[in-house]
Amino acid sequence: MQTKFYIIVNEAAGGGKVKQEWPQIQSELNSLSVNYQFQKTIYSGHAIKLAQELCAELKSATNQENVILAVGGDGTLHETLTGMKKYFTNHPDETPIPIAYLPIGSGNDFARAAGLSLNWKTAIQQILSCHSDRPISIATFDNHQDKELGYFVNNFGIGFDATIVSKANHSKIKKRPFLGQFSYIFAVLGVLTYFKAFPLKLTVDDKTTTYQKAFLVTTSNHPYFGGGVKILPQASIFNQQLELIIVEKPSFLQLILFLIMLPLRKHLSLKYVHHLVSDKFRLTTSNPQFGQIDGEETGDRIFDISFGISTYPFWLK
Ligand SMILES: Nc1ncnc2c1ncn2[C@@H]1O[C@H](COP(=O)(O)OP(=O)(O)OP(=O)(O)O)[C@@H](O)[C@H]1O
Repeated sequence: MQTKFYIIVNEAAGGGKVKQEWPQIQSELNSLSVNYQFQKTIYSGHAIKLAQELCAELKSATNQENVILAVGGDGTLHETLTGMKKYFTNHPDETPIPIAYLPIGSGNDFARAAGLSLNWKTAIQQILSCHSDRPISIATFDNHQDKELGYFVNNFGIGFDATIVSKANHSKIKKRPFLGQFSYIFAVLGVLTYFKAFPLKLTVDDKTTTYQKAFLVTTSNHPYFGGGVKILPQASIFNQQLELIIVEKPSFLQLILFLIMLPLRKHLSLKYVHHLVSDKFRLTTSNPQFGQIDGEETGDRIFDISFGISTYPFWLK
């Protein structure tokens, strides 16, 4: 069966890299005789709507394999997948359309986790050499405060990492093509100087533990974080488990030790680092904290969130 790709392009992704490279990507697709059509996002959040519209439109097309291809960064993938997941959750009798991803973002954490090349020409070859979808795990969240349900493909952070995302997103450096890739490093150094620990409750299987000095709290279903940092080395998009890391506020020496242990993948054994592997748990804060979902800020708020796991067909070898 012939495959047709319905492409959602975010030209704002990758600090302008997508806008710059999209004409070459199109030439490459044309020269490879790829069957595709594309739409560009015109505002933040637009990929959710475009994906939902495509799902509704494509349900009747049965003479070809349809794949929705997100072109951009982790945020573009997040929005496209959220639109698709919401559509098929509301239409349980329809067969989900597979999603593919061409990573051209700033952080590209999902691409690393999925083994997708960060070179777009190679990534196109990877996508085209695939002939069927495979299920990957998608993390879910249920925000009890706002009655908001959602999905994430990378991570949901509360506290330190989310404050960094907020700072990096508002930094002028992120929008610069070369310096953009260092925006997180500059943000880390800035936030470290003022960030305060906060109380956090973790509930797993009706058992609640309170951490008085929570600092970095990240839930993920794959290893990478912050643009290639392997923070949860054993996590995988191919199993049905979520992983949670809670780092309690470290002293200066503990922070140095954490940074030494991180590349050695021994950081999870430190006594101020807590690690959980589970398919569901709940996190509650008692005072407002910054949050981030797949690199997009939630703003600062009190969190009461249940996390879980779901699956979606991905166009991946
Ligand atoms: N036309 C547009 N103009 C401005 N922003 C847009 C537009 N279309 C989408 N966006 C927003 O661009 C933001 C950044 O996209 P994305 O996360 O894909 O790239 P990135 O931040 O460079 O990559 P990464 O998340 O991998 O670091 C998203 O929040 C998305 O909603």
